[in-house]
Amino acid sequence: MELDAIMIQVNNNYDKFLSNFIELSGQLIYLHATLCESLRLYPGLVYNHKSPTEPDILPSGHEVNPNTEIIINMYVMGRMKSIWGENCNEFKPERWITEGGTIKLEPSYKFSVFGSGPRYCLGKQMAFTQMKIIAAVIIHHYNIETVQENYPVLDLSILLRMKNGFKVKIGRRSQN
Ligand code: HEM
Repeated sequence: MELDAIMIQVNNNYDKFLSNFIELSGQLIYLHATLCESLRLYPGLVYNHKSPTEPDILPSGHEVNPNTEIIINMYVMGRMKSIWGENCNEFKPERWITEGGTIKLEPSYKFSVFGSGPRYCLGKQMAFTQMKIIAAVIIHHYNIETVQENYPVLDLSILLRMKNGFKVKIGRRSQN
């Protein structure tokens, strides 16, 4: 079944689906952790830039003024040992889960893919709900296998894209 068809199926009873899903999505801890980990290594927005409104000195000692453009590179930050530890290059959703089984909340100045401060992304919760709906519907209907030889080639721009996509084999999951 095409993704469009799945979404039509979802849309047919959308209100009920959404209210059930929002209730359930708070419990989809491992999926939430997986999405955070994907965004840590592959942030949708690669970098952001900010300028101070008045002259200031950063904690690093750098002097900045309103003409200074500070580039915050989320792609690089997501792969820094000093921020994420020795295993920073490993895809490890478990790093987002506390011993008590809840999602570990990281400060936005560490996990900056949604920005930080007063212009923080207003759609973060909605983005997680949408990503969870899409992932849950696809995983429910299909088995997905990566095609091993095909590694994504990143297309460097302000938005992170893959040059040739990411090829996978898709098979219908049997519905019992
Ligand atoms: C994974 C998905 C998303 C990512 C990675 C993301 C990331 C970001 C980032 C980095 C910013 C800039 C924050 C800053 O400058 O400090 C931003 C701003 C914003 N985002 Fe998102 N976003 C996502 C999804 C969404 C969605 C689904 C919506 C709306 C439903 C949304 C609405 C906004 C708005 C309105 C702002 C501007 C906030 C302001 O300037 O005050 N975002 N987002």
